[in-house]
Amino acid sequence: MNAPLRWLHHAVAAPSAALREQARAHQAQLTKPAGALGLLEDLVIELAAMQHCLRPTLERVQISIFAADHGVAAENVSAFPQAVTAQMVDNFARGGAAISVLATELDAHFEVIDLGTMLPSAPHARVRRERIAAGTANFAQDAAMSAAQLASALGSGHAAVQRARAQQAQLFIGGEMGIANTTSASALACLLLDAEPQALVGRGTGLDDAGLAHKISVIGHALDRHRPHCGTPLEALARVGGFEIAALCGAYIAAAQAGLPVLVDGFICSAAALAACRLQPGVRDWLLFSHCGAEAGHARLLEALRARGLLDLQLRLGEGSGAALALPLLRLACRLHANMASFAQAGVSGRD
Ligand SMILES: Cc1cc2ncn([C@H]3O[C@H](COP(=O)(O)O)[C@@H](O)[C@H]3O)c2cc1C
Ligand SMILES: O=C(O)c1cccnc1
Repeated sequence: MNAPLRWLHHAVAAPSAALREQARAHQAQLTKPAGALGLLEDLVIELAAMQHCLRPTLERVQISIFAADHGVAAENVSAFPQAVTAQMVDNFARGGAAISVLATELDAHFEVIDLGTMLPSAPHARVRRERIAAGTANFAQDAAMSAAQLASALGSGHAAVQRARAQQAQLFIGGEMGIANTTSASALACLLLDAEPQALVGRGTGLDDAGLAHKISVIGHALDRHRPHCGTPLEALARVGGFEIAALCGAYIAAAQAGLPVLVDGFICSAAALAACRLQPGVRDWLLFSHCGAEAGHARLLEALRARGLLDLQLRLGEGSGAALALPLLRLACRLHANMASFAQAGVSGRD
């Protein structure tokens, strides 16, 4: 392992088993039948274990959006032109994108990191420029990125988590923007799961049937080329990943190392999360999953991660939007846990 990647292997501690048990015991005393708040109970108990706090809170949240272009867009695998990536970076910064609106409503700390788009986006104070290259190489022909570029992208994720810690964030949400990145995420998922593209590839921004068949064929040919060289998750990331996908992977590992809970967004973020868990299995304990979206392979990725999404809204946007939409529910779960009366306090009879 070369020096810039050594941090990837720093230890990940487990969330506190003692706090998990205390939070579970506290939940059992609240004025409701045990388990009646379903998944929300499990989530707040896990948050208590992660935050090492009996009454966890999610007031300070960082949302980091990583944007980058993909050489594989040249294969006509998206319904939209590549220029949209840089255009959307400006839209994020100006407050017009879905995630910008959600971040404002949620009072979250919001940042956009441009890791390399084809067109330089207009300078904007809210965009951090950490340009690695003008997008990845076309992985239908070559490896998407070099080892040095991979290290830079992973490092951008690590740096975003350091900023989140400096802000004393209680939760990290990563998002992505990159035309053709469902192609990259699907190829990565196929390599990590040893699956065929038919099982995992979806319509992304809205391909029709012919477009979907073409995307599957492009990914299938690329996998034939890259599979023999993808023995490790890092090789798979370098061969078919994107800068933003690698940054998300780095951010998830760094968050777990820092004991910072993560709320994972959609299909692309879940592919990055699977890569992170393959690199460091302890990362899984620090991930919460916001939703299962409409992209074909998302359910399969969640299954591989032993995860269940909180929402099922047929979302297919990315940008961190599904995680942002789930945050109010998590915040309410925390309030319920903190503020409901116990049977004893309320004078309500318990079970016979
Ligand atoms: C206007 C617009 C805004 C978006 N915001 C997120 N995505 C999403 O769509 C892209 C992935 O789909 P595909 O692989 O089919 O290109 C990513 O940029 C993802 O974040 C968008 C896509 C578009 C067109
Ligand atoms: O779930 C996602 O992350 C997703 C799905 C379609 C398009 N962009 C992102």
